[in-house]
Amino acid sequence: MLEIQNVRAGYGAINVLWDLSLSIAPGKLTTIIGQNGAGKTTLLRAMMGLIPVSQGTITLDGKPLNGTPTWDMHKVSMAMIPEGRMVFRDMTVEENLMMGAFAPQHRAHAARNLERSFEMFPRLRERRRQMAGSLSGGEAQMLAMARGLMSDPKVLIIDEPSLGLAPVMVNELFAILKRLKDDGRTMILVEQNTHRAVGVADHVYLMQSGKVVLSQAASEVSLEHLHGLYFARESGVTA
Ligand SMILES: Nc1ncnc2c1ncn2[C@@H]1O[C@H](COP(=O)(O)OP(=O)(O)OP(=O)(O)O)[C@@H](O)[C@H]1O
Repeated sequence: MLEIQNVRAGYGAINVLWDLSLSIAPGKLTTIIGQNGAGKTTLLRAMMGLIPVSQGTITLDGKPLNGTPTWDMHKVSMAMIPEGRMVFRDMTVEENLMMGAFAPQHRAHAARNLERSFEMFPRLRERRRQMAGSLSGGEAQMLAMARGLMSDPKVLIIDEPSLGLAPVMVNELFAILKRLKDDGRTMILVEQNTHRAVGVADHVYLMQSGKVVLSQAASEVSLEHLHGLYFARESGVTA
């Protein structure tokens, strides 16, 4: 569905991704894990057109995405929930959600998608008139997720959603990811919480120094082997 082939990308003169290839299957949850600085967020930025790709191709259903500006990604049905649960603090929960359906083609379904969000995240319904800036960290993450779903994207990209959440909220978050996966949503999940990410995923990629060093079905992943690779600092180590 989403194919990344031989991609190089980075920031100006600094290259971060080195000839990176990976494949995202439709209706599956693919997790990308790796240590701090491995290039996970950079990869997501390249997918979303936030940074240019200097080599290689990114295609969605066979059509090239390279050069598609970030503000047009909703037209190809890609949405990203960035790290840091960015919400509009001075807007209510409901207004934040409606911002997720700003594009004309999504407005028609906004009421239905709002109701679906409230059904999936009941806590947001209770707090629909509350200012987003006064939500707890966990609630703000739920709001960021729900807003990402308001456009009903074909591909949902989620960057480190469990970061800084209390264990009970992490459980809730992974239950929601599981539910979205069971509904057939195509998702790309970047996570530091390896154990939980592998537990919910269909496919696992491990990145190191801007390269993929392991690509495996989640059901076949040995956590011991994964952790061995995860903590190997040598860039020459591969699965
Ligand atoms: N805006 C930027 N300008 C220059 N270098 C950057 C920029 N953003 C990230 N980098 C560098 O790119 C490399 C990869 O960073 P990236 O954020 O993609 O890693 P990551 O795997 O997502 O790490 P983390 O898990 O800590 O978020 C790092 O060396 C980082 O310092």
